[in-house]
Amino acid sequence: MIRLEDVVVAYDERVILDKVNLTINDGETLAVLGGSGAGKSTILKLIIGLQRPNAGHIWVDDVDITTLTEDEFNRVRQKMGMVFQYSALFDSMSVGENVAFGLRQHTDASEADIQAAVKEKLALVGLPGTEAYMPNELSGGMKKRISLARAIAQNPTIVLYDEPTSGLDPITSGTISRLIRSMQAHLHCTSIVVTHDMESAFYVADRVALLHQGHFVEVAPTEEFKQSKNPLVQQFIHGLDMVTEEDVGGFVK
Ligand SMILES: Nc1ncnc2c1ncn2[C@@H]1O[C@H](COP(=O)(O)OP(=O)(O)OP(=O)(O)O)[C@@H](O)[C@H]1O
Repeated sequence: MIRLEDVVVAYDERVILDKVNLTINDGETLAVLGGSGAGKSTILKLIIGLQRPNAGHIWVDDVDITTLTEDEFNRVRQKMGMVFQYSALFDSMSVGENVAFGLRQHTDASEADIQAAVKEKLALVGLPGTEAYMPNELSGGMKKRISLARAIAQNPTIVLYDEPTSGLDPITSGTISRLIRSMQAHLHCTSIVVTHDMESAFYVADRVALLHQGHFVEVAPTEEFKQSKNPLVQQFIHGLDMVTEEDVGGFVK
């Protein structure tokens, strides 16, 4: 389980997350929606320890990660895999080396075991036999899939996705969304998917959360979320400028 408790992130006077509370249950996929700059990626960075909150606590499986030293955090981080917004593959390494990277850095696995894991993960993302390709030979969708194979190389129990479908055409986006679902089935992991892609969010998520002006203004099972009467949710889903400030007032906590 992952739990954010009264988490604050601020840059100078600018408060991005204002005492945010959120629980992500074991094995569920939560989609986090929100406008540009709402703080969605910040939530992922906090959980994977690329950033520390100004205040509050973040619990990962009963460990308050805000109190850990970098060495202690490295151990918790082994449970996590992250798919970065721009894939973030190492351009000078082959696909196989990219996927093997974490296993080589953080485990004592034998070369044979590493090669077997790389092969298995590439097959899982639908790109078997691509070990020798270089990143610049791949399409955007393939890069995302390799990035996913790298994220799951160490069988994480938590997978974080930052805009997994951004920059992809609708058909490739659909492929990535289906992959996220199938990862869930194969790895039984807890997943957080930060996205602007409503269709993808509704397809992959058990629950959906909307971040607005420093708070989660709605967190609900996907079908309930779609039917929410919260005008901020409806405005976000339909993208229409049809909600007045007055309507919204009661829903901003
Ligand atoms: N190091 C930093 N210094 C100052 N401001 C920052 C820093 N990092 C992030 N921010 C600001 O924090 C806010 C939240 O950023 P974040 O990347 O979490 O937003 P987001 O919801 O993921 O946005 P997008 O959908 O556009 O990627 C943004 O306004 C951003 O400019």
